[in-house]
Formats: sequence, structure tokens, C-alpha cells
Amino acid sequence: MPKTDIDHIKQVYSDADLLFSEAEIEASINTMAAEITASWKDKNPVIFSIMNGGLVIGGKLLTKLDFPLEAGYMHATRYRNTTSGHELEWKVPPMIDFTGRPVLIVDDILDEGHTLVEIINYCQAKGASEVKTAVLVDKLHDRKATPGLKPDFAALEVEDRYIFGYGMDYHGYWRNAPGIYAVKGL
Ligand SMILES: O=P(O)(O)OC[C@H]1O[C@H](OP(=O)(O)OP(=O)(O)O)[C@H](O)[C@@H]1O
Ligand code: HPA
Repeated sequence: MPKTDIDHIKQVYSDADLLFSEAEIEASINTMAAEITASWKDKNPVIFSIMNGGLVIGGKLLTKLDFPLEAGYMHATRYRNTTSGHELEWKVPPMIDFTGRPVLIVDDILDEGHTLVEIINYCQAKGASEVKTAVLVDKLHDRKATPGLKPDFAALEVEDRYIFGYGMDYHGYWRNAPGIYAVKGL
């Protein structure tokens, strides 16, 4: 799809199926934040959002975690604004030293999970004392990077369709959509 085909981008939004409304998503993020707080409030963790998809959930989650933490980001991409995954490409490594500290990785979606598995391995190799994951959505299918792979925290579970909104993109667009939508036909 040419990047400038804005009519197609608009059509995808108007044809899409709304899977979760903004109110449903916000309630689920509150629940996940309470779960994380219950087990992480005394850990002095470093919390990394994974760009770009983790931009929205990272921001939404952080202000609900009312305990001492340091927040940063890393940028890795596997889909590169397309709808199918490739090798993970590192664009920006983490800037906060987390040697000997617990790390929580925050991302929009665990789909096949290759992205999170590689980031977990990276953080462990760099000396994190433990690494856990929190995602806005866990996509349900049997193509996970390792059988039965699950995030440690997930706000929502979604059916096996290509979704966008709340940080997730369709060809680089609609990360700003205020709901979680499934592309018609995908
Ligand atoms: O579980 P996986 O199959 O590995 O897919 C999940 C990853 O894919 C997306 O990132 P993407 O590579 O599209 O980059 P983006 O964050 O810039 O959208 C998403 O933000 C996750 O990081
Ligand atoms: O369904 C998806 N939507 C957006 N980004 C993604 N990255 C992996 N899966 C998806």
C-alpha cells in the first residue's frame, strides 16, 4: 500500500470492527495497574516502554503506578509498519542502567511474542535481576514463539485478527484510535 493512500487509511478505520471501547480499555488498564502495584511496589524497578507501540499503554499505565520507579523506553521493531513480522530490528537501546534491578517491559501487544522474547533475553543478558512483561493485549492463537507463551500481566485478550488503536498501527496509522479495532478481512 503506498504510504500516501490516505483514502485507504480512512476506509480501513470506517470499515473496522470495534473490539473494545475506550471505557472498557481504561477499566482493564486500571485492573492491570492494580495487579502490578500489588506485586511490584517495593521492588524499585525500571519500567521500559517499547516504542512505538508501547507509547500509549506506557503513558496510560505509568501514572497509575504510584510507587518509586524509573521509566524509560527502548525502540525495537519487527513489523516495520507492515502487517506481518520479520527479524527484530533495534533502533534505540535502553538508556537507563538496570544492572541488578528488576525490569518491567511494557508493550501494546504480545502477538507471536518474538519481540518480547528477544527483549527479555537482552535484558537478562545485560544483568537485570528479573524481567517481567505487561501488555495491553495478548492475542490468542497457537503460533507463539514458544508454546504457551504468556505475558506476566495483560489488560485484555483479543481474538486472532489484525488490530489497531491505543498504540497499535495499521501501516503506521491509527495508533491514535481511541479504541481497539480489528481490520475488516484481516
Ligand atoms: O509478538 P510479536 O509478533 O513479536 O509482535 C508484537 C510487536 O509488534 C509490534 O511492534 P512493531 O514491530 O510493529 O513495531 P511498532 O511498535 O513500531 O509498531 C508491537 O508493538 C509489538 O512490539
Ligand atoms: O495485530 C497487530 N496489530 C498491530 N500491531 C501488531 N504487531 C503485532 N501484531 C499486531
